[in-house]
Amino acid sequence: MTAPRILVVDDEADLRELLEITLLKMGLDVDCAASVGAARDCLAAREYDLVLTDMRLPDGMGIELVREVNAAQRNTPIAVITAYGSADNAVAALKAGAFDYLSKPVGLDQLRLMVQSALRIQRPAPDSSQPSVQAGRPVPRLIGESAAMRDLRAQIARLARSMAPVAITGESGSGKELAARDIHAHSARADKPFIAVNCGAIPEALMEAEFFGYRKGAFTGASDDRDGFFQAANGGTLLLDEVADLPLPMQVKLLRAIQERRVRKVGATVEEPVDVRLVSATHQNLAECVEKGRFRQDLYYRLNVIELRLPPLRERRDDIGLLSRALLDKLSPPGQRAELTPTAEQALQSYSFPGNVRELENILERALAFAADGLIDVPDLALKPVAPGLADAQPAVPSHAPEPATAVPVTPAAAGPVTAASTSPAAPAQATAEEVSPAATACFTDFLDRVEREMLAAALSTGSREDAARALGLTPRQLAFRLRRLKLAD
Ligand SMILES: Nc1ncnc2c1ncn2[C@@H]1O[C@H](COP(=O)(O)OP(=O)(O)OP(=O)(O)O)[C@@H](O)[C@H]1O
Repeated sequence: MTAPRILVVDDEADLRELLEITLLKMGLDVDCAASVGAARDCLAAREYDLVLTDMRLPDGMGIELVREVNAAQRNTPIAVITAYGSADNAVAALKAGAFDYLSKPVGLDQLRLMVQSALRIQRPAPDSSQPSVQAGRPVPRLIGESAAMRDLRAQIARLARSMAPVAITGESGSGKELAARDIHAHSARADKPFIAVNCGAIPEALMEAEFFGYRKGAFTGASDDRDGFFQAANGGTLLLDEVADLPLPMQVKLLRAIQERRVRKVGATVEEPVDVRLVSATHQNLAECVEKGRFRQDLYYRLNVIELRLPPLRERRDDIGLLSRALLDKLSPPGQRAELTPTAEQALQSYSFPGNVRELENILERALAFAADGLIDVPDLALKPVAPGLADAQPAVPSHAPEPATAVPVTPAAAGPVTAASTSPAAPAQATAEEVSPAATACFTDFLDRVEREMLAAALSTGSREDAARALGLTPRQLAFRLRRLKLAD
């Protein structure tokens, strides 16, 4: 088997030699070029597994090579070497399609990590039509065949190949974490860890230790050395979820870790190199947070190299049917099938989903509990009345369909004693909005909220959030969502 071949492009003879020797020692074949022109000749003559180019060259800029390699749709990762402190160049190169960058003075341990991860890219990319597997479990895929979702998947496949930080934006519940997992699953890092951190959930005093780890004796209670999120994600991907919630002092430390690609454990004297791809996510407008002084501009600039926007569910209604079927398959007990009546599907199509896919998941989960024989009808969905501000988001209701989102007429018998005003259990399953007053609808959802609130409070009174989630059969995220929805989060 032939060794991977690397092209080193640098006009500084000393640095070129240092890079060449290091790469040869790694068992790689190396060609060298001292200018953009010479590099073009090499690239025309053969295929390379990696190109490593200096930014400033006598006859042009390394970024020109980045653009040419990408425009030629070659499968070659290309990394740039930037002058010390020129973050702008590094970000520009990543935006132009560079796989990664190294800052001068080039640290040899970082060079080795970068080369190893570039060479992993040359392995066949995971087949995007097949579910990928992490830690023995299939990674849930982003479901949807709307134009927006196809476009999103194509973007993910493209950006998964690089190391450039990705900032995912989108409303709560729109699938940001799932998209981050997809990026990881399609990258050359797929067999390394994916670590998701909810930045809003870590007490400020513990943040540094949680992110960077600590040494034994660093503080009271530090009885052993411990790794932080960066070390745990080494070689893989670190998702900074709700990144806007990071306190300013931690933002400074994070920026430094990103720039240096090194972290220092609390209580340690030396830094250690880390090879982590960063993905951040937030439902807040980060640019606005920068304007208000709540988020550092330099960190924003570093994290926001590639932006990925998750469209809200109401902008891709074509996906609702497919998503509902997939979610029902996931939520139904093994061996049992559940489905929506055509009118129930129509009602979902017309609903505005302020809570996006997570809300659809919750609606279906609750509906399953109420539905007879797994057949979910409009009343089982208990859709909320449309808030006045959201009215515009509702599409026109097809004339053949019953009034959808506001038509929540029937109380399932299982829901227990509801006040007479709410409705009658004997009401026909496909009652229309004319038959049920808005007051009855509001009363019904108020009742369900009250029951949910009481159950949550009871579960939380006995222990931690984790215990409460377990007792209620929810994931911690689902519990957090429900607490937020009912304004019980504090
Ligand atoms: N396209 C999709 N296909 C299948 N499931 C999805 C899709 N989008 C979201 N989900 C599901 O919806 C739920 C919420 O998704 P996720 O946690 O990724 O959203 P989020 O945007 O990160 O939310 P938050 O901002 O509240 O953290 C998860 O259970 C996820 O599996």
